[in-house]
Parts: sequence; structure tokens; C-alpha cells
Amino acid sequence: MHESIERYGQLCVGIDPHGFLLDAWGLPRTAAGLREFGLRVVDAASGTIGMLKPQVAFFEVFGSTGFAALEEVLAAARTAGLIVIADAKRGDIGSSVDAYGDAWLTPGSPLEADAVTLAAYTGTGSLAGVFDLAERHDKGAFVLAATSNPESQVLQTATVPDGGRLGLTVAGLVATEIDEWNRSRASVDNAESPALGSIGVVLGATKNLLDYGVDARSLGASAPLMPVLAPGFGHQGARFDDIRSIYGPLTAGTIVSTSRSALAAGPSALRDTLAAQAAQLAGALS
Ligand SMILES: O=C(O)c1cc(=O)[nH]c(=O)n1[C@@H]1O[C@H](COP(=O)(O)O)[C@@H](O)[C@H]1O
Repeated sequence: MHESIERYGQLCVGIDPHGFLLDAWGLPRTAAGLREFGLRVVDAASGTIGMLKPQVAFFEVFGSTGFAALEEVLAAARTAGLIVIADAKRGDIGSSVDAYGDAWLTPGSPLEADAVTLAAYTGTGSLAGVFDLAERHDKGAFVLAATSNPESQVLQTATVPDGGRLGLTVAGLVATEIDEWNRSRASVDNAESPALGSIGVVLGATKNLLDYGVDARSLGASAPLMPVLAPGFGHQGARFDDIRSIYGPLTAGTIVSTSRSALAAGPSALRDTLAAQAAQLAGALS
């Protein structure tokens, strides 16, 4: 992921085949339509940006044919050398979530991706098996911490009552635990610390992170830097120009995700739109 960022920058396009987009692209609302949509996004991204984030939910709608379409899109992305973050938002007790890890992160698996999104409602520790698997295969995972949606506030800003972390919010606790995991692995490996950790968090760009109890200044001081998946730009209202003020010292490790605001351009203009968004983001980061 680090190499991809160095080469192509921090933009990641979502593959979110909403019905209205399939209609606008002249594609049927079927698994075959999703396959075509996904392959066209791969084609537009290839050589333009470095990362893709397929939203698994849209493929799941069609059951086995949807998953077959997703498998083809993932294989095409791999062939094109794109980094793929499977947005599957999995979470469960450890013995079950491990199987999700196997599905999305095991080399050779039909649904193999480079990273997967996870939910920590069962406790960050329940995800440890997936983190270890990711690290073993040089892959990654992103755990929801402060999500971009308005409904997230009450739960994610609740304070943690005990466990020696009095005063941390739920979002702050998840971010702190992931940051600690990255730092512990760097010291276990006893190798030269990589620039970016293997496991990241999701921090929505629509949020004031301090209001969610996430202190980018202290988290951003860590080595290796904790990666951040940053959705909420474009359609949900956040602007690239504000990236530094949103993420502070975490900015260098953010993966900036845009779906509808890029996909709405349509298939023939998508490559140019991605190039323009990547240039705009690079400008905001310079
Ligand atoms: O994990 C995510 O990617 C995610 C987390 C979050 O807090 N908010 C969020 O919007 N997302 C996903 O990011 C994408 C955002 O799409 P757009 O709003 O169209 O750019 C969707 O696939 C969401 O499911």
C-alpha cells in the first residue's frame, strides 16, 4: 500500500454500483451489470490511481452470481496491479471472524483482496486473528472508529467506563488500540519500522475527530503511522482542501475514498475525473 501511495497518491475510488448509477451507465440492475460496472472502474483506475474499494454489499444483493461478478472484478484489479480494499465491514467473535479473514485476505482465496474493512463491536481483541493473518500476508485491515454517517455519534462518542481507559470514547479506544497494535508489531519484528502500519482505522472526513475523542495529534506522532481509511469526501460533503485540518499529522497515511462523486461522471469520463480528483487531492496535500 505504501508503494502504491508513493507512486499514485492517496486517492481510492469506490466501486459502489448503486441502482441509479447502473441506470446512468446504461447497465442492467443485474449481476452482469455489476460485473461490467466493476470492470469499467478497474479499467479507468488502472494507470490513473492506485487503489479501489469495492462495496461488497452491492454484490451480495445478487447472492452467488453477485459474488461471482465480484470475484472477476477482484481478479481484474489484481491483474492491473491495483490495491483492493474489500469494503465488507465484517466483525464477530474471534473464532468466526477468523473465517472472514480467511475469505478476504488469504492468498489464492476467490475473494482475495489486499485489505478488508472490519467492525470492532465485539471488541478489538476479537479481530486479532485477522490482524495476524493480514500481517503474515503483507495485507491490511481497516477497523471502523469514527464513521462518516450522522447516526454514529451517540455510540461512538460514548465514554468507556472502566478497563483503565477512563474518559476515552469508543472511537478513541478503537483508534488507540489499533495504534498500539501497530507499534507492538513494529517492535516484535525488531526490523526497521515501516512507514505505515498494517492495520488502520476508518475516520470519516465529515467528522470533527476531537468531538469523537480521536486525537489525531497524539496518534499521528506514532511510528509506524497508523493508516486511515477516509470516506466522506464528495457526495457526503467533505472537501479535499480540508484534508489537513481534518486529519492533522495522520494525513500522510490517509486513503481518501470517493465513490458517487467520481462514479457519477459515467464510464467514458471516469478516467479523466479520477485524474482530476487525484490532482486536486495532491494539490491539497502539497
Ligand atoms: O468503510 C467505509 O468505506 C465507510 C465508512 C464510513 O464511515 N463511511 C462510508 O461512507 N464508508 C463507505 O464509503 C463509501 C462512501 O461512498 P460515497 O459517499 O459515495 O463516496 C460507501 O461505500 C460507504 O459504505
